[in-house]
Amino acid sequence: MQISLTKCHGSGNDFLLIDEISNNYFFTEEDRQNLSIALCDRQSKIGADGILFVLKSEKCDARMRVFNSDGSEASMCGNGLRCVGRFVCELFNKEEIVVETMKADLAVTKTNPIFAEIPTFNVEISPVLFSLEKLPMNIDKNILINEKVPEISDRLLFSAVAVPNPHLISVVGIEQIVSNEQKCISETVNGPNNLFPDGVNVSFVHPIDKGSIYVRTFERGVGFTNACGTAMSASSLITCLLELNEFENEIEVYNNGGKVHCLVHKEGETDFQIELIGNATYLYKSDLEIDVKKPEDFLIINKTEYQEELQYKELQQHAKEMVEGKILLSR
Ligand SMILES: N[C@@H](CCC[C@H](N)C(=O)O)C(=O)O
Repeated sequence: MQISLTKCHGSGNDFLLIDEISNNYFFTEEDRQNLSIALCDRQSKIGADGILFVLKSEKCDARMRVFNSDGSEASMCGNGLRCVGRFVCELFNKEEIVVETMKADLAVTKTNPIFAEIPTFNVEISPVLFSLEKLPMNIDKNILINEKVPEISDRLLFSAVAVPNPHLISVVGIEQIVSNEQKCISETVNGPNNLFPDGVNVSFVHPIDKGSIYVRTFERGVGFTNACGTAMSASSLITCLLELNEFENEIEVYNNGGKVHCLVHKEGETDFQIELIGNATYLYKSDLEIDVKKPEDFLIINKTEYQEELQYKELQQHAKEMVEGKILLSR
């Protein structure tokens, strides 16, 4: 069969977007899983952090399903939702839409460019859940906010939150950012283990100054990525709870792929909602000849590049200089 895809990224977190609104592909669950493993493989001619399947929805403008590069399905993807949001807005000629995801219907709005003329979208990150039972995280506590978890580190403090995919967050110094600690912890909690039976996205957060943080994430089902949208949203929330940042004030979140803005709203004592604002950049579109039962043997029939990456690289350079400058000053 032939499959058309759009390679896109949000903060360098890259995806293959497959449009099942305009095309009838009729994938089985096994096909989706196998396509994700084969096409996201960085050794193949494509490679990506995940696949975004865009489907018709009965109640919203569209439905998004996100599969990690290891073939597992995630309940949410913040950077991916901006890309899907752009795609659906352009498909239906709208500036505001609602996208059905696994656990919530989320608003997406086209907004002012984050830098130069870069297509920028604001996505709702919700619900925000602290219950460890639901995450799931198996320790003898109901919630975890800035506490030690001796099973994984005797020094670091961790917070756990689902938005609604699961995140484990530690606010750290620059020594931890450059050390091997995050990789070791992430591999432990994403391998066979009792603490996180479904795995967890692990972020190390370094406060730069009030209103700006740096976040690096090891993603469940992928490994280290340039950025993880839900992780940056969850990390912004945790820094507000720890009074390192402020609710209702936009936070600049730097990452290895660029930067986004997050705005955390406190709607009740334990009730929060987050806005994630950042780029949705198209790299190329392509048609593939593929046998879904043997997807690793796919052939690229054609490939048309978009001319958006050059401008994105300028944002990336600006973000890199800001982070390096600020971190050097703080040392
Ligand atoms: N990169 C995404 C999150 C993708 C899913 C995650 N790896 C999981 O398994 O929960 C984002 O931008 O939020």
